[in-house]
Amino acid sequence: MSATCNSADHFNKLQQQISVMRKEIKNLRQLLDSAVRSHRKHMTSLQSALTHTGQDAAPKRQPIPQTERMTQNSLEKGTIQTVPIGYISSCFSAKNGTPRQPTICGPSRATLQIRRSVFNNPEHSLIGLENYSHVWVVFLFHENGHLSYKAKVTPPRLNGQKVGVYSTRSPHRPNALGLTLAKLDKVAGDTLHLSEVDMIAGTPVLDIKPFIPDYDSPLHRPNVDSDKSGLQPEGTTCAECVGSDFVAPSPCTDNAQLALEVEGKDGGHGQSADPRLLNRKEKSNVLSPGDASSTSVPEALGKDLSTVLEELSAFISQGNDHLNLGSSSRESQASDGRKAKPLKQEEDGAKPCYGEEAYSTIAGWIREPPVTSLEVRFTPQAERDLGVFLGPDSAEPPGCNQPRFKFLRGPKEAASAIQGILAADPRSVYRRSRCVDRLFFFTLDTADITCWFGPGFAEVLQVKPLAV
Ligand SMILES: C[S@@+](CC[C@H](N)C(=O)[O-])C[C@H]1O[C@@H](n2cnc3c(N)ncnc32)[C@H](O)[C@@H]1O
Repeated sequence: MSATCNSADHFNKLQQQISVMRKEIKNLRQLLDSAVRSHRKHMTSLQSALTHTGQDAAPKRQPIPQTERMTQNSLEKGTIQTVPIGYISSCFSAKNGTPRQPTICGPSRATLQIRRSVFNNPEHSLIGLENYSHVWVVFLFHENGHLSYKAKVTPPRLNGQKVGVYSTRSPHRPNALGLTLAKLDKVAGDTLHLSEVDMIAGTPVLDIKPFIPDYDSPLHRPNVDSDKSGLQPEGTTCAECVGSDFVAPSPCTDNAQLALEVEGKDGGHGQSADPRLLNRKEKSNVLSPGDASSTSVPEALGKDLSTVLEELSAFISQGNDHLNLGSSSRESQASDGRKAKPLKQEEDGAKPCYGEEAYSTIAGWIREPPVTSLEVRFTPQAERDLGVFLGPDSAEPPGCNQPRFKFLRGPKEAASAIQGILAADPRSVYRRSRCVDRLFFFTLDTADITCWFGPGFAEVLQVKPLAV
């Protein structure tokens, strides 16, 4: 009996000692990691200072202080010292058990207070954010434990199979950066109240950006791959443009064409090509539950409605490690083998949600900005200039005199790109409202473009090959 007690005591003591040693090892690891980190930072700034001494790339009006110059050079080289804007307080204190992706556990809540050391008035930095329902949180996997990373990883849900780290959401990556789409429940002064998070308490946050489906979701992008969109291939003309050598960007633009397809009726060439309007059309068609069956969007996408809804739902609830395995594997995401459900039900059951728009909101000015888009014109000279550019795969021998694009497929794609850039008015507010000089220059691929702005329009005057 007493021998049993003694060995039980001994066992307990040993266990206690092991747990103390484990804690010590953990502390030592953290110390080592932070020493390695600060050594790396130190080396990086030293290196950058050495490499760049006397090599300021950008012309500067005033001499820039040494420290600022070092920062600027580091930025140009892509090596910056990060400054957390705040640290996550969350309901998860350890990595174990923390959801692998935010969608797994809705009530996973967190707060983030913007630090006063970053802004004098941190609450000012959050003004306007309350209009958004979701935010991107860019953070550091500060508890990775070790700084090693490998080109191939084994995501838990792939059960031992290896894939490239960049095809996964693995925390173990060269720059240990995490990206989470969190629900923004409330902004209170300098603090964000979040839910649907997968970050542990103490996580350093580097940045916050509003989630804007119009920019962030491919479902909202009008410019789909031209091969799949049924658009005119480069070098061909649409019926309205026949007779002109130059394929003018408007009214045969990608956006306008797609808008017609999405609407499923002939809207005429006077229809707006504004992607914002297109987005509204998509929204009312795809995402309104009542109208869903009558929409022509599935037709425009070449898919049936249930596939569209399913893909929409799968996109929203991107699974662990977000492996792009295609729709068939997305179906298998549910652990019980059922297909992913297209509808998401809010917790209180009162608000069934049909896709991201139903539960994501954005500031009104994103879709209805106080600045109107511009009409874009090309002078005959500019049309001629652009018309001589060749695409990268042109049959003309590389040595020929004609200028050649490196990225754009040819004059039509370039015209469409120029149209998009200028219609959105690329000028700064200062330039738009104060500058007398209305000429505007920019480069696109291998072309140097000169244009000017008048009331409600932008006109391309000249397109020349970029001087090399
Ligand atoms: C697979 S990662 C995905 C994170 C993010 N959604 C992304 O895609 O970049 C989520 C896991 O990272 C771990 N994690 C969360 N916060 C962390 C932190 N600060 N340091 C290290 N690991 C963390 C947790 O174990 C969590 O399950």
